Amino acid sequence: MDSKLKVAIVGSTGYGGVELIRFLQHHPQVEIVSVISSSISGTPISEGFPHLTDIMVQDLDGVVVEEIAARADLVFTATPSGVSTELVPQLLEAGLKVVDLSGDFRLKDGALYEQWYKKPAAPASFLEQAVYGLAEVYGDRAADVPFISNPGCYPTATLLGLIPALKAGWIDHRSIIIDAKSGVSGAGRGASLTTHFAEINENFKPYKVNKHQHIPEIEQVLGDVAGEPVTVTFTTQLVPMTRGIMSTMYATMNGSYTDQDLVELYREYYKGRPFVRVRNAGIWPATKEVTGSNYCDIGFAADARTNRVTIISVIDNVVKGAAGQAIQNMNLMMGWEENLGLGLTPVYP
Ligand SMILES: NC(=O)C1=CN([C@@H]2O[C@H](COP(=O)(O)OP(=O)(O)OC[C@H]3O[C@@H](n4cnc5c(N)ncnc54)[C@H](OP(=O)(O)O)[C@@H]3O)[C@@H](O)[C@H]2O)C=CC1
Ligand SMILES: CC(=O)N[C@@H](CCC(=O)OP(=O)(O)O)C(=O)O
Repeated sequence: MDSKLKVAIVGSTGYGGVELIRFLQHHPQVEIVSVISSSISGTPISEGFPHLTDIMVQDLDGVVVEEIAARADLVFTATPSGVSTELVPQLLEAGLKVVDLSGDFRLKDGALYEQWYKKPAAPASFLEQAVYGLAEVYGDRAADVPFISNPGCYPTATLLGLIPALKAGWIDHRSIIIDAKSGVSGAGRGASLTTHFAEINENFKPYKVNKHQHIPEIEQVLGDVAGEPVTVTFTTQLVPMTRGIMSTMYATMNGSYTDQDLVELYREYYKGRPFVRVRNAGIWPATKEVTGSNYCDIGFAADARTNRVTIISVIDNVVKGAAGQAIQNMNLMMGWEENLGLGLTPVYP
């Protein structure tokens, strides 16, 4: 009898879904039993995505919860916000485990979701049930739970960069400014005026400044860590590259800390976590150094002159910001090694 976990992917034709397939095809404990699309039916996945060869299940079927439940144990929902709100409760009620990649279950307060996402929130009981899957911080809550809400891409890079210093009381939570940049794949696969070639090539565009839907997610977690409400200034910018997020964070220090102090603090905090790499003092990370991998690389510049610290954090938005972190969360849910199926070195150059 096959003891592998049977997984299905909804939203399999999006960037997050396709990246899930790429990794899961090589996961030793997983069998992909269904890749599901709302728009394409009966087409082999390799027809639309020829880079995915030898996929075990090729049929794309409609989103029918009963059929998914008959075949799978766990579902990744790589679906747009609003879609997961409706779909995830049905999957959970059918007895499936779920890792949701959308923003629909990250905020505990439904009213806050409605304010920032401009969509109806999921029922409070499901918001409550969702475990926020920032593995390096809340990983101990993931074991055996049926439902994980995967963090947003910008929050992943930003929170991993800020939490150790905030938790240690080394930075003033009232002083945090975040300057974040993303490659275009962060906007998903659908064509749009903002992301088409002539608009973004050789361009560098701010968008949703102070209005981004990831602001309440970042503030929710920082508030949890600080033990009191935190607000941040958050600027998002689109960069003409395919993958990658760089979050550059500035905060006032509560003491005279050096780069080396920060390196030691962060290495201690992330001890035993395979995907956070804290750079030696003065070696700042670049997006290309994590491309295609589940790593988050972090570097520092503590400035004694201004008493502020600059923290630089990079991830691949499609991997650590989405599919890779979702698989990391599945591993934790199942009690497996955190890095199972994810041990890839970044692609370089
Ligand atoms: N791209 C990124 O870097 C990140 C994305 N996310 C989040 O992950 C989710 C997926 O993102 P991404 O892959 O980029 O998005 P895409 O737009 O690339 O793909 C989303 C997929 O969802 C499917 N879909 C659309 N409508 C429905 C529906 N009504 N029912 C079922 N499926 C539907 C579509 O596939 P089909 O038409 O075949 O059904 C589509 O391919 C989103 O919530 C996004 O916000 C989170 C972090 C990072
Ligand atoms: C470059 C780009 O457009 N990125 C998207 C990321 C959105 C996302 O992933 O949405 P949720 O996490 O809220 O589901 C954005 O800034 O809106």
